[in-house]
Amino acid sequence: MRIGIVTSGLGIARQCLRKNTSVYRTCRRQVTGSGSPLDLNVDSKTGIAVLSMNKPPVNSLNLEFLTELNIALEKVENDKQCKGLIITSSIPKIFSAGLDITEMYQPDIDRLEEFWRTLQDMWIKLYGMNCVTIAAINGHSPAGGCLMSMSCDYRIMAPNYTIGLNETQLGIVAPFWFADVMLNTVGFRQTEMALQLGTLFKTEEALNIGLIDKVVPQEEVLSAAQQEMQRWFKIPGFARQLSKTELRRPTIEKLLKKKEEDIGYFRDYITKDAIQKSLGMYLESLKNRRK
Ligand SMILES: CCCCC/C=C\C/C=C\C=C\CC(=O)SCCNC(=O)CCNC(=O)[C@H](O)C(C)(C)COP(=O)(O)OP(=O)(O)OC[C@H]1O[C@@H](n2cnc3c(N)ncnc32)[C@H](O)[C@@H]1OP(=O)(O)O
Repeated sequence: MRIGIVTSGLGIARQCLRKNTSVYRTCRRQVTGSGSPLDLNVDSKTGIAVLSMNKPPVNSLNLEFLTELNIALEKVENDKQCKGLIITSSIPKIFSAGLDITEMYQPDIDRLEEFWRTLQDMWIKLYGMNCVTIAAINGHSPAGGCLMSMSCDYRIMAPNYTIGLNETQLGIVAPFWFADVMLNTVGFRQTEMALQLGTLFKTEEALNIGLIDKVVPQEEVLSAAQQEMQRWFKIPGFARQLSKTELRRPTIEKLLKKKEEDIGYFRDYITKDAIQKSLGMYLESLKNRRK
């Protein structure tokens, strides 16, 4: 039941309407505007924010969407009532198709660099979030979608979907920080095989290698995430946060030290003729799949 105020643009709802019965004490605020590709609902009773991606057709991460994600993550991190964040999708059968390939194909160079910087910022924020983060993966989650999922503290996924870093299948190389996050999640052997082969794991396979943590039926993904959150909330917040920071800081610092260099590598690599050709062919194959 939503009884909060829906705000537009960047404004966060400042008020919560409360009725006097206990059932109305839950104050859910939708903190993104209508028409936004993101729906952020904060439940001030449970302290859980649900961020649902809603950018048809496939929640691909373009510059504008990444910017919105950055704003939403910042809102959650700055909201003292938020203890946990669940990331999910409103698009049936798709969590996120990863980076928007059209951003990388025949790009405008200034925009390409901005796109990459915004992706770096989004990842640095998400991987380093103080609050508990759970990915409720209710659809396919290739490449950038897998990065987002792996950057959360816990992953719950519905059956019969795929997840993985499939970059080599597009003829491109996963950036070192994507690889680092996978390494931190599933270990060296699984990462070196998965990255070279560009493996998209089926849900059960992903569970077997530890890429995800739990499988539940499609309709239970969100409620299972809410339930899982309670387990994390029982741990003293400061101790949990510090443990996370200690483990993740070296990976984040590695990118922080090389941010500009990484943007340069990405720009020079992606604009190579051979890479452009591969991306063009991959885009074409996506478009022809349904024919
Ligand atoms: C040595 C130095 C190294 C430096 C490193 C530098 C660079 C590395 C750089 C890049 C890293 C990139 C990471 C990525 O995230 S790349 C993106 C990878 N994503 C994919 O491969 C997913 C592709 N999509 C799919 O497999 C399917 O679409 C999906 C399973 C998600 C959904 O299938 P469904 O059948 O429902 O939908 P479709 O009909 O396939 O798609 C609908 C529509 O959407 C378009 N589309 C799909 N995915 C993308 C995308 N990622 N970007 C842009 N557009 C996408 C698809 O073409 C259809 O369009 P249309 O035909 O309706 O016009």
